[in-house]
Amino acid sequence: MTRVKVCGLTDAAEAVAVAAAGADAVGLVFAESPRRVSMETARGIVAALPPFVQSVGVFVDEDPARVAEVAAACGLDLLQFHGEEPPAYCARFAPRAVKARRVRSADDIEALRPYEAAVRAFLLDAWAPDAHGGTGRTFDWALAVRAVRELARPVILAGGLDPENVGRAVARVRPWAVDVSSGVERAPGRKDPARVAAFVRAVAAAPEPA
Ligand SMILES: O=C(O)c1ccccc1N[C@@H]1O[C@H](COP(=O)(O)O)[C@@H](O)[C@H]1O
Repeated sequence: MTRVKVCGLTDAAEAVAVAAAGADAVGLVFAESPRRVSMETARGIVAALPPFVQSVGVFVDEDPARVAEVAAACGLDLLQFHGEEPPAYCARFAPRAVKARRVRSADDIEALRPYEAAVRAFLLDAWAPDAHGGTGRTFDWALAVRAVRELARPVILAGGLDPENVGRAVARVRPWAVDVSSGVERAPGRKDPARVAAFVRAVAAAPEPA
């Protein structure tokens, strides 16, 4: 069964609704973004989540001391590093580190190998010139197929997923999990409950491997 992370929550009631719709994890963005949350808001969201729904902090090239402070204060389960953080940086946060990479070519998949011992999972997102994430752009899923086959850690597929395309993405890539932000929004940082429910349904309905 493919897991679902919904990223970019900014409101505790919406996070609870997203969990009730079937999400396995919610993402809280601490980087520059229209979805950025304060530590206080994040703490409230984490405290409101039901058990067994994980909280994931999203950081971009943040000072590691600040990451440690935020993770402890908010009780984050996993830490998603969405910038140029090197393997040694991620290793400091084992076993909670997830390394995100914005993918343009096969070189981006190869570039993840040195992280294998340091991270719990890889997250593949689309590359964009003007933003680190949350862009709604897809990338060549053939590269994600290769990552699933070749990397020694679970792969989380992200980048431009929505209720309309996620079934095809899951059937083709067979990732450990999928991650969505803008594809289930009514406005940046505000999730549309109907689109979140449709996304979760589409993942569950994706054809299993023969
Ligand atoms: O969501 C953001 O604003 C964001 C900002 C900085 C780094 C990562 C961010 N989100 C991540 O972007 C991907 C893809 O988002 P989308 O579904 O294409 O809108 C997702 O993994 C979020 O974790």
